[in-house]
Amino acid sequence: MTKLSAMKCEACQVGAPQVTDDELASLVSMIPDWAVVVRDGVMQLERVFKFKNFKLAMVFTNQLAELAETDFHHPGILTEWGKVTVTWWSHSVNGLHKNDFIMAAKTDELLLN
Ligand SMILES: C[C@H](O)[C@H](O)[C@H]1CNC2=NC(N)=NC(=O)C2=N1
Repeated sequence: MTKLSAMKCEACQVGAPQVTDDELASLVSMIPDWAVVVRDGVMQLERVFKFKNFKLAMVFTNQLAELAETDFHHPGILTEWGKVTVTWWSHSVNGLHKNDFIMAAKTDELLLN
């Protein structure tokens, strides 16, 4: 099976289906460092990345911005001194789409740079 980070996001149409419960269980197991959270009724993926200082947090933030623009799928980002909270969900489906799991896996790979 192709690993998530090697997959390409599909163009996400308004009204496209959210992941099913079975898909959710399977996909979540592939990104063990991420939590599933529900905010304002919207299911999202969230992970906090820790850094030594604000400058390194910003470097990661900018790498993530590049990734989002390349794949044209964008996260929520909270950048603070020493940490960056990244949240993925699909606005078009108002919840989780496979694209969000692909992008979470690609986010993790930014740490390998
Ligand atoms: C117009 C719409 O915002 C665009 O098609 C893209 C941009 N980036 C996106 N990012 C995310 N997370 N969800 C979307 O539905 C989405 N849509």
